[in-house]
Amino acid sequence: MSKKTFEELFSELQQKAATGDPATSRTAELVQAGVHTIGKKVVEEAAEVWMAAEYESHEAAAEEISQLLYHLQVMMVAKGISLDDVYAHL
Ligand SMILES: N=c1c2ncn([C@@H]3O[C@H](COP(=O)(O)OP(=O)(O)OP(=O)(O)O)[C@@H](O)[C@H]3O)c2ncn1[C@@H]1O[C@H](COP(=O)(O)O)[C@@H](O)[C@H]1O
Repeated sequence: MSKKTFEELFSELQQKAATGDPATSRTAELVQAGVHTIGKKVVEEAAEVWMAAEYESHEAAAEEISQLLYHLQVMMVAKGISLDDVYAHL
């Protein structure tokens, strides 16, 4: 199992968005597709988190949460929203 922090993933995604190839990087592909496509993924993953939390295992819920966090970070990168921009509201 790969392990990285929220901050490490964000740095990686910023790199991928800037220099990644949409043919091989999901992040570059999503950023190129734009906010509308990313927004649909955010909503889809949020629903999957809800369903997994209600009806599936601890592990399945954790995996869906990781996918939601990933897509939220992709949205941040696409919109030029930094970690500090978000942390300012926590
Ligand atoms: N953490 C993630 C991550 N979580 C989720 N996903 C993507 O989200 C998908 C999960 O959503 P779905 O189950 O809906 O997948 P799907 O049905 O194939 O999606 P659609 O094409 O139908 O929209 C996965 O197949 C991945 O494509 C992720 N893609 C990448 N990362 C990490 O992001 C980093 C950069 O990745 P690349 O940009 O691909 O190099 C790496 O560290 C990766 O591990």
